[in-house]
Formats: sequence, structure tokens, C-alpha cells
Amino acid sequence: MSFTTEKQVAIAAVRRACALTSSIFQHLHINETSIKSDESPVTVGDFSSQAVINTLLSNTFPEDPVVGEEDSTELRIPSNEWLRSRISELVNKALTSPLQEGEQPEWGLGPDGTVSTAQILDMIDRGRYQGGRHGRMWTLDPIDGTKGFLRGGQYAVCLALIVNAQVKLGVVGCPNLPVSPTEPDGPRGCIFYAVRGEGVYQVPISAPFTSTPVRLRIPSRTHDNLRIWQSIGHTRLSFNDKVAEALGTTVPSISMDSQAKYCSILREGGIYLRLPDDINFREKIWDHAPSTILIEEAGGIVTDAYGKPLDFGQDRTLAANYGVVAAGKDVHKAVIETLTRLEE
Ligand SMILES: Nc1ncnc2c1ncn2[C@@H]1O[C@H](COP(=O)(O)O)[C@@H](OP(=O)(O)O)[C@H]1O
Ligand SMILES: [Mg+2]
Ligand SMILES: [Mg+2]
Ligand SMILES: [Mg+2]
Repeated sequence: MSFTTEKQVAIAAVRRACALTSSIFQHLHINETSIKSDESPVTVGDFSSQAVINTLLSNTFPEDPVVGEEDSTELRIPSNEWLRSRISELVNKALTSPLQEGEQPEWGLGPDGTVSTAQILDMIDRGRYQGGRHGRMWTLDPIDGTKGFLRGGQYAVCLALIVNAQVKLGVVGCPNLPVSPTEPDGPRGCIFYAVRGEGVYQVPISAPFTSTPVRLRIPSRTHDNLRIWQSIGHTRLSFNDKVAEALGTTVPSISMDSQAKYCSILREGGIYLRLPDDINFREKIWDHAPSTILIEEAGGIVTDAYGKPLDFGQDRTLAANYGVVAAGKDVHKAVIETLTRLEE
């Protein structure tokens, strides 16, 4: 199955959310950010992006549940009227901007695509699905790497379609990632997408439907040239240094926010090592589902720290896994063996 409509809608949704979040960053006000109960930040950008994407999904696939990161609890507090009206303004602007080639008005886009504030809150809450092993569901991270977004660094808008716990489609938009890694100061903004069995492709955010997609294969690297990609925080960075040393890597590790790390491996090779400081931390499925299919369709492997496949059928989390390791097929086994040896 090639999921043609799902792919088109997902790319359009991610593109609109990327344009929206980029424009929000230009004018973000201090009181448009708050801290959630787990002490992580959330912004008007996260809420607006989730509302835009869920509106498109709801219009085209009304039966499909969504496991999304955000919910509308904070926005429903009566005194947060200004926050509701700001998000309503942003979401309506994103939905009603002119149709691009490849977008359909029946998806709820264009001049007739306006939505009420009540609808926006309900759309955000379409992301409350608890997950599970059976049937279709989407995962949505409206801004992955909110900390990166806030510091003007890397962040990603991430969407996946999962059927019976297997990821079938992944779309990741990286507004701040250079189109070409060899031109770090060149144009920025890429969308990466993959359908199971059909390979992974990169298109520029500015013209995803009209430009020629570039097919990506993870480049092979000798062990001395294997770069480690890692988070900026909440990860065992000094252990990663030991892994690099044991593998004989001589290139420095890169710390970066968001799933832009996985996307960088598609183009530049290397290893994604994510071993949370807290052994009891459970990864969220929206943080890994879209990029897992990107890596697999580019000739790579994604497992947990013990070499076990990621199980997206548990609930909203990867409850059966600890950590994440992604790398090309040629090196993944050596990485897991190295982790096991260093942990003994
Ligand atoms: N203590 C922790 N350990 C591991 N991951 C965490 C964490 N606290 C937050 N996260 C997750 O790490 C994600 C960011 O990943 P990265 O470190 O690769 O940038 C966050 O996504 P959001 O920014 O979407 O909330 C959040 O889900
Ligand atoms: Mg978050
Ligand atoms: Mg995230
Ligand atoms: Mg997020």
C-alpha cells in the first residue's frame, strides 16, 4: 500500500506547521511560553502547530486517532483568554493562506478554512489517544525540540502513521536545517518523508510538491569517521564519549535538539545515541516513530540500547524499551556490542 493521500496530507500539514512556527519565532513574546508539569517548555507555537495538523488530519481521515504531545488544559483556563485568541489568530492564518500546488481545498485549507476557537481546542485534544497495538493511529509532535525552537536552533515538526504498531509513513520538517549539509550557511528548511518500502526523500520546505525529491541513503563511514549525534541535555554524554573512544571515532560528537539528528544521519551518516540519564524515563512514541521509518528506509536500523526493536504498540510511550540507538546497517551491531561491553 502506498498511502498516497496520507503522504500528501501529511506533507502539506507539516509544511504549513513549519511556516507557522518559523513566523511565530520571529515575534515570540516572553508570555507566550510556559512550563509544563514535567518542567519542559511549551509555546503558542506547539499548540498552534498541533491544531493546524490535527485539523487537516481530522478533515481527511476523521476516523483516525492521534497520539499528540499537547492538550488544551492550560488554554481552557478562563483567564487565558488572550492566549486562546492569539492561537486562534495564528491557526486561522496558517489554514487560510493560499493553496499551493498539491494541496486540496477539501482538506480544510484556503480562504474557506476558518475555524472557531472552540474547534481549535477540540482539534488540539484530538491528540489525547492513548495508543495501542491495533488499527491505525497517527503520532504528532507539533514542535520537537521546543528548547531548540526557543534558542533559534534545531527543531522539527514530526508526524507518523502507524498501523498495527508498525510505522508506515513518517514526515519530519526541519525549518532550521540547511538544505545541504555542505553549505551550513546556505538556504534552510527541509522536509524528509518515507513510506514503508518506498525509500526516504528530502524536499525543500519552500516547494515540497513542485521540486524534485532527493532520495537519501545513509552514507557508509569507516569507524574513525563515525560521528555521534546526541541531545543537548538529559542524556549520558560522558558515556557517549566512552563509546566514541571504544569505536575509535576521531570526529567530534554533535549535540543538537530534536529529530533533526536522525535527519542529519540520513545525509551525513554516523550514530544517534540516546541513553537517558534517568533509567526509568520512558521515551514518547512521537519523539521516535517518524524518524524510525526515515532511518530504516535509508538503509539503517533503530533499536533500543539493548538492540531490541522499538515497540510502538505499548501506549503513548516506548514502555518496553530503554534508550535509542540508530545507525547504518553496517555499524549498528558493533555499536550495540560496544554499549554492552562498556556497561559490564
Ligand atoms: N529527561 C528526559 N529524558 C529523555 N527525553 C526527554 C527528557 N525530557 C524531555 N525529553 C524529550 O526529549 C525531547 C527532545 O529531544 P532532544 O533531546 O533530542 O531534543 C522532548 O521533546 P519536546 O521538545 O517535543 O518536548 C521530550 O519529549
Ligand atoms: Mg514538549
Ligand atoms: Mg518531542
Ligand atoms: Mg514537542
